Amino acid sequence: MTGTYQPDGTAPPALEVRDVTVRFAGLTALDGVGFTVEPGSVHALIGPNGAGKSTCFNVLSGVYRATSGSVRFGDAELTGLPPHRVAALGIARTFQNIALSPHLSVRDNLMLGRHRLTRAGFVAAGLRLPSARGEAARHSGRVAEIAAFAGLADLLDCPVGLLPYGVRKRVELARALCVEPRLLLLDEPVAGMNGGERRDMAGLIVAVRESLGISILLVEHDMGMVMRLADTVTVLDFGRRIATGPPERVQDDPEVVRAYLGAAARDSAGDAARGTAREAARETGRDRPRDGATGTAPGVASGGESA
Ligand SMILES: Nc1ncnc2c1ncn2[C@@H]1O[C@H](COP(=O)(O)OP(=O)(O)OP(=O)(O)O)[C@@H](O)[C@H]1O
Repeated sequence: MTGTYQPDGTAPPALEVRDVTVRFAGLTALDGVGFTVEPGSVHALIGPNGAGKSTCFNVLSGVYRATSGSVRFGDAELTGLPPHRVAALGIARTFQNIALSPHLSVRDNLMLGRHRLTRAGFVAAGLRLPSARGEAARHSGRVAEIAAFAGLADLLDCPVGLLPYGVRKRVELARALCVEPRLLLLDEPVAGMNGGERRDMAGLIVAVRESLGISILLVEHDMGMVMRLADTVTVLDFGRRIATGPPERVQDDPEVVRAYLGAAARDSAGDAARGTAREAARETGRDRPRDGATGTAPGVASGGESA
């Protein structure tokens, strides 16, 4: 990856989720959930299966309308806006399942990400008028910069469908960057990846945050990744927020451990058990005392608000 790509936009504002409830018929998928994604931070949304993470993402990106509550991005109220209006505020999203056009090249997929920013009209573009050609050249240059940033510079002409899974996931993230976002919503960015692919994606997420200052909200089941990347973790269980705080505190929160163990007991395959916050901490070494601390740090904001 190169450091040549700079964001166009201003610093991101905070994303403030307040008391959001979503009901589907008789089921309450989100129950008064609130948290804040601080500007330029990486915030992880975790929880056992069915906890409400995807529902929350769908509310934030305008796919679902909250039954009640508010989501503010700076001065803008997002509640009730359709997805294209949310995107226009500088909020871009990737999906659990790759949503790229496999027959198109990496370049063309990234150009699709520029669509919202394209000013030349349909007729001008169709007639290849100079104004449209100039604009296309500018977007093409920007796409090349973003591709280089994401380690895709040599693959611009390759059809996406021919690329390995982990690289396609990076193309998807690069396409989200092409929207010039101030907030990125990443839905399980390393799901289904092997170890090397996970490391590459983690490196890209760190670069996005450190080089570009873009805020990131991610849903992820890979607890090692969450513990390494996130500044703040919000934990959902049965649609309720049960904890918000720094990863090393959340992993020791008794309610969080209970929620994951409860999910493991419900899951006969035991997948959730392998992903308990505590075990993830052991994998990453973040349960070891740091800075001379001698034990578990107290003070997870259980049911309260993060800084
Ligand atoms: N469109 C919908 N209609 C009805 N119920 C829904 C709908 N979407 C989600 N649900 C229900 O809402 C609850 C929360 O689901 P959600 O998909 O948000 O959980 P999740 O934390 O993302 O789970 P996973 O980790 O398995 O993806 C579940 O009980 C789910 O069945």
